Amino acid sequence: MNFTQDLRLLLKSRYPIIVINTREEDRLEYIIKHSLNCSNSQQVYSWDFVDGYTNNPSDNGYAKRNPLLALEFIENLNNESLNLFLLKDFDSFLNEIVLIRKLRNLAKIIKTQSKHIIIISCKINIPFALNDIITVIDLPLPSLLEIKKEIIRLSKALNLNLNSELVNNITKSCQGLSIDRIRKVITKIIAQYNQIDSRSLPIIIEEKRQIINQTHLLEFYPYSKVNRDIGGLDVLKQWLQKRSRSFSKQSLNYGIPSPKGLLLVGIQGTGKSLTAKAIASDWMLPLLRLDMGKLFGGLVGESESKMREMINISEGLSPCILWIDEIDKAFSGLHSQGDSGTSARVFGTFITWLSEKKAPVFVVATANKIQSLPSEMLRKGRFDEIFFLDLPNRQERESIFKIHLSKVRPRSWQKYDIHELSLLCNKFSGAEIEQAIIESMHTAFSEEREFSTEDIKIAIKQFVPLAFTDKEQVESLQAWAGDGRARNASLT
Ligand SMILES: Nc1ncnc2c1ncn2[C@@H]1O[C@H](COP(=O)(O)OP(=O)(O)OP(=O)(O)O)[C@@H](O)[C@H]1O
Repeated sequence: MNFTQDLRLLLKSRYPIIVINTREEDRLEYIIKHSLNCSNSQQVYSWDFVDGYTNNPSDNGYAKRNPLLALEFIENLNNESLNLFLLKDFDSFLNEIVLIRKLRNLAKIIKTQSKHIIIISCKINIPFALNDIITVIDLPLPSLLEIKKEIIRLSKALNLNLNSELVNNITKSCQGLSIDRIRKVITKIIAQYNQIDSRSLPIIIEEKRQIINQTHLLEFYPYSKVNRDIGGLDVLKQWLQKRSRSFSKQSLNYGIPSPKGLLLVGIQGTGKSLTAKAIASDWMLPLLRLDMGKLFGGLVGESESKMREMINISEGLSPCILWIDEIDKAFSGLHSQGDSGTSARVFGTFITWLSEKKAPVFVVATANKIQSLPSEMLRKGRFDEIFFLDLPNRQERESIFKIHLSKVRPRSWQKYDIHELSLLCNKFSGAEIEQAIIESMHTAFSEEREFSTEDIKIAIKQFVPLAFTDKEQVESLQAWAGDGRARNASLT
C-alpha cells in the first residue's frame, strides 16, 4: 500500500488522531488536499502555533499560540461533513498534561463524528498515555514520478527547455531529496549557470551528500566505479555475483524478489567493510553507511525518529546499498538497557522493516562480536544469508598480497615472492597483510631505496596479529561459525 492508500484506510476506519512523520509540511498538505479529493464536503483546517488557524477567513488567526484552544475549536465545530485538522508544531506540546487529557477526551468524541486530527511531526516522541489513541505513519520521500513532475513544472516556470534524457538524469540524481530541497538546488544551479545542463548533476549529487550527511546518522557515497578487489572469500563473491543484476527491470520481470541483505560476521580486518563498498561499486548503486551508535545517542525518543528517518531516506534513494557497520555494538545487551524499552522498540522497528521491506534496499550489516547480537537478528528471514569471514587461508593470503602489491607497484609487483610471504603470515588478516606492506615501504623509503620481499618479511616478523593478542575472541568466533550457524565466505 502506498501512503495515500494507507491514510485513506486509517480515515475510513475512523482513527481519530494520526501523526504523520515528515519534514515536508507543504507537500503533505498538497497531497492531503489533492489525492484525498478534499472537495467542499471535506474541509481541511490547518493550524500552527504562530498563526493559529489559517485556512478560512472567518477562523483566521484563531487559537494563535494556544494549542488547547486549537483542540477546543475541533470539539466545538458543528459540521456533518468530513473534517481534517492539520496541526503543525503540535508535537512540541504533546507532553503537557492538559493536552494529553484533552486529546484523550477528544479522541472519544471525534471517533463518532467525521473529524480527524492529523499532527505533522518530524520527531516522534509520543507520550505513553497517548500510545493507544495515536497512530504514526511516515510520508515517504517523493517518488521518481513526483520528482519528474516537479522538474518539468520548474523548467516550465523558469522557461527552460530540457530534453527528456536530461529530465530523466536530473530526476534520478534528485532521488532522496525532498521537494523543497529540489526547488532550492535547482534555484542554486540557475543562479550559477543560468540554465540546467549536464553540469547540474554533480551539484545535485553533492547537495544530496551534504543533506544526508547532515542527518549525522547516514553517510552518502554516490555510485562510482572504483576497483575494490577482494582477495579470497570466493563463496561470498560467487553468491554476490549471482545477484549482481537482481535490482534490474529484467530481474523484476522474471519475478525474482529483491534480495534483502547479508550479515557479515568476522574477525577484524577480514574484509567486511571492503565487501560492503565492493557490492555498491560492482552493482553500480549508491551506498549509505549507517552509524548505529548515533542512532541511540541524543535525546530520549530521538532514536525512534532517527530509525524512521533512516528507513525513509534509504527507501527514497533505492535501489541502494545500506551498510550497517558494527551492528553488534548498537544492539548489544538490548534487553538490559535501562531506557524504558526504547532500544527494544527501535530494534523491533528495524527487524520488522528488515523482514518486510519491499523497497530495493540491500542491507549489508557487519559484526565482530556475535555473542552480543540479539538472537532475533540471526533468525531465518531477516537476512538472505549470514556469512562468516575467517582469517584468510594460504591461497587467500597470496591473492591479498597480489592485490595490495599491484596497487602500489602496478608494473613490478611480480618481483615480490608472494608465495613465501603468504607462508610466513599465517593467522594474519587482510588488513594486517596490507599493514605489513605499508610498514616495509616506510622502512625502505626512509632509507631512500625500493622496498623488497625481505623488508616485508621483517615487517611480518615484527607484527603481532590480532589472532595472538585477542586469541580468545578470535577462537570463540571461529567456534561459533564452526557450529554451522553461518556460511563460510571462503572455499575450504
Ligand atoms: N580479503 C581482502 N582482500 C583485500 N584486501 C583486504 C581483504 N581483507 C582486508 N583487506 C584490506 O584491509 C582493509 C580493512 O579491511 P576491512 O575494513 O574491510 O575489514 P573489516 O572486516 O571491516 O574490519 P573491522 O571489523 O575492523 O571493521 C581493507 O580496506 C583492505 O585494504
